Amino acid sequence: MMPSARFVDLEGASVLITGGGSGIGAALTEGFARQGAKVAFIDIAERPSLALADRIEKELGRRPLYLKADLRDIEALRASVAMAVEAHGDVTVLVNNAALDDRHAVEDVTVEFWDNNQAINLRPHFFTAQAVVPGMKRAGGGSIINFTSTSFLMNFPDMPAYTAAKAGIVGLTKGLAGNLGADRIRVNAVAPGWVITERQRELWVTEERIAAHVAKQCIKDVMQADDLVGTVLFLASDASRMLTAQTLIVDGGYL
Ligand SMILES: NC(=O)c1ccc[n+]([C@@H]2O[C@H](COP(=O)([O-])OP(=O)(O)OC[C@H]3O[C@@H](n4cnc5c(N)ncnc54)[C@H](O)[C@@H]3O)[C@@H](O)[C@H]2O)c1
Repeated sequence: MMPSARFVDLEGASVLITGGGSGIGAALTEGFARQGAKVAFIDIAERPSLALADRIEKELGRRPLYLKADLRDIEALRASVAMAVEAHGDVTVLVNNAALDDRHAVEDVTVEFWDNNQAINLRPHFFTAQAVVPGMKRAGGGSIINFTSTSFLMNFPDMPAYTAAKAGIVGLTKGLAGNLGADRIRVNAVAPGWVITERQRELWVTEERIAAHVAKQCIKDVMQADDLVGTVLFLASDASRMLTAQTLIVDGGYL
């Protein structure tokens, strides 16, 4: 369910979301659009991204700007940021959401696999931030929100490259927050628990697994992509003006 809260300062804000075409990113694209923000999103997957932009335009009368790019390509990433700025003005809210949670056995990981994994799960987070910072400085501040995961805290066995990147995101968040705070640029991370997106349902979900997981949450609801939206809107808004360098865990209170 989309949050009912209204953050008036987000109306008209220039927002950029990576991986905004499906899963949690799609809920964020819609959530910011519902606040009246000017939303641009980068995604490699054209079909779901265009379908999302069509649906939002039909429902809200405002079309989010879809920018097709592969975040592993830093020049393409920079060009996308420039297009978002040209269309909507300096980006004042950046959400680094895209990731790839492919499972992998330790013995199967090659150097190429490792580098490719980090090139999606960690490297773009720095370079999108680097690309938006001059505009945030011009605008007098901004908010950068990085998606990490509770998985790296939980000894997850089957995706060490992913969990290494997710731990790295927390370090990156702190480092950037320290560096950019004097310019009123806030940098925070959001760590979801298990969120049942289309991809999760397709690849990893079974009824037994969900039931076992939800049994360990304080709140006994299956988490959906929409459940991340309110936290991200709050971090984007001036409602969280002095909140920076933190990681907010959104996992229903998983034990
Ligand atoms: N779903 C969960 O249970 C869960 C749990 C913890 C953390 N997270 C984190 O939340 C964020 C969103 O997760 P999700 O489950 O919605 O992911 P998802 O896989 O469903 O969606 C990721 C989006 O990123 C895009 N993308 C992937 N690689 C890309 C690339 N190279 N260039 C451009 N776009 C690319 C995909 O096309 C997709 O639209 C991620 O950072 C993930 O690590 C998710």
